[in-house]
Amino acid sequence: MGSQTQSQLHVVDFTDEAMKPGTDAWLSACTLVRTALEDNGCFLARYHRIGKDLCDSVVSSMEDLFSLPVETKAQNTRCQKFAHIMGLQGNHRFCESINKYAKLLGELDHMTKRMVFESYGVEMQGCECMIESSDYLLRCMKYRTPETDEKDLGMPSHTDLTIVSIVHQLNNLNGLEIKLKDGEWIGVDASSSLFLVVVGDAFHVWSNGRIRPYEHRVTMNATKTRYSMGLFSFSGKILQIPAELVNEQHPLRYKSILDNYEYIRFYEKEKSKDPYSRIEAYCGISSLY
Ligand SMILES: O=C(O)CCC(=O)C(=O)O
Ligand SMILES: [Fe+2]
Repeated sequence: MGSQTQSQLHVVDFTDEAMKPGTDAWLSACTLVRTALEDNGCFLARYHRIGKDLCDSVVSSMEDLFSLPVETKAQNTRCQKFAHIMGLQGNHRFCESINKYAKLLGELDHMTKRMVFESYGVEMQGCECMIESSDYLLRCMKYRTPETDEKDLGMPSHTDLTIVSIVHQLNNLNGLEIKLKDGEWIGVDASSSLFLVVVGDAFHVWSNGRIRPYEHRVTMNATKTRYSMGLFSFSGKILQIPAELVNEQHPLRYKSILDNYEYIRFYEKEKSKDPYSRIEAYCGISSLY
């Protein structure tokens, strides 16, 4: 069961403004990111650009949003329109804080992808192409407090179907846990400046199996409503496994293509919980012959 320590997770510090491509700090961060993703499928990003004030403002927007009637929330519309539905008073603040927050999370996503490409020596043009063709989903999750006899409230263990997911425990309440490669579950401490960057199934395929998605879940024990935010990136284009990642030690494991949306539909149909068997069934080379 989850011991409440995250000291076994790699922490990558993005606060250093001098950490720019080409610098020593950047190169060592690239190596750390790659090692972390190969070891545990995730790392903790220390990222101060989203400060406490912005977090507080996003939380209060979320409280407003979740208090809307179900029919309004079901409209799945854009920020401006939601803001309008919420009334003009909250309009500007709502859009400004959510847009700023999403933009900063997006920058973290881009840096992570650039670091992975650079560390593997894969042509950077491919990275810019992956970034440009990615679709992003920003999702806020609300977890209510458990009733006295409720035990399993939260989110069951799963891996994401994404390229990369970034999870932020928005209002400083713990609950997120990740399973390490030795099978131990550990809790991730909540902080306004700590973000869990997790690899999804699509990045595993892109890396020809080198980086691996690990299961994570939410165990809800908090005595207050917990809000978390996730930025999920999906490939809007066919993903090619780069030639640089295929060699004698790493023979091609997957069909060189993975259509993220077709894969999601496959998952919806098969409902297989184990990421490796569903990826294998979907695009494993051995399933081709
Ligand atoms: O709410 C959280 O902390 C985690 C959410 C998550 O893992 C997901 O939405 O895929
Ligand atoms: Fe997840």
